[in-house]
Amino acid sequence: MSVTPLRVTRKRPRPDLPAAEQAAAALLTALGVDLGSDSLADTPGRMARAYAELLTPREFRLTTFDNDEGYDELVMARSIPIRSVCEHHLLPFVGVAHVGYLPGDRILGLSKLARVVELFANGPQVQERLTKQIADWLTLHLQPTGVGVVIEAEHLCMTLRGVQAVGARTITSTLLGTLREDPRSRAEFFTLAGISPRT
Ligand SMILES: Nc1nc2c(ncn2[C@@H]2O[C@H](COP(=O)(O)OP(=O)(O)OP(=O)(O)O)[C@@H](O)[C@H]2O)c(=O)[nH]1
Ligand SMILES: [Zn+2]
Repeated sequence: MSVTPLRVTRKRPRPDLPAAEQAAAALLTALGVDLGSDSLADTPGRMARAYAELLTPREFRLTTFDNDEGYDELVMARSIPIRSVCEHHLLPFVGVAHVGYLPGDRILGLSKLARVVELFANGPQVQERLTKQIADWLTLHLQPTGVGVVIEAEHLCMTLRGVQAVGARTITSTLLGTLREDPRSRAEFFTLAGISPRT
């Protein structure tokens, strides 16, 4: 049975680019940056557009299919590139997400796993919330029997500045349903994610 795909988006006011550009110019000037040179003249506009891109969720069509064959093993997308900005410093955190689910009646178009990651990554975030939002969203829209999300990321606010813990990576995970409750499924998920199983 085919179902009309749902348009997936997250409500957020449209960026006001002229206002953002003005604010960026004021910020840079206040920080002592001279915007007089040719190559810096357009920097406030570039900053405004760059942040608008990083902070604005990109909508997509939620395409699912009947699970005709009753496939009930893990579907796993590993090493989905992820980039977001930490809501404390507005500096990027970058890494990979591993997202898996145990299908119920429907399976998800594979690219949508990466699109969901991007949907929640675009905006001011903390890694813990991002991890949980992806898992909760998949549970709500797909009604699988289990969901697992692992994110491994480098936070530039922690490696470039401040404590400068170069090379430190933060790992967060959310497991729901069978993947949380059944030790065998849980271990399989972490193995497929490339992480040593936990007890
Ligand atoms: N839990 C969590 N903390 C984060 C995340 N991203 C950034 N942070 C932390 O947010 C905290 C903000 O702490 P503050 O003490 O207010 O900021 P700060 O003075 O710039 O702190 P330092 O980074 O230690 O110099 C820092 O410890 C960051 O490492 C995240 O995704 N999750
Ligand atoms: Zn930060």
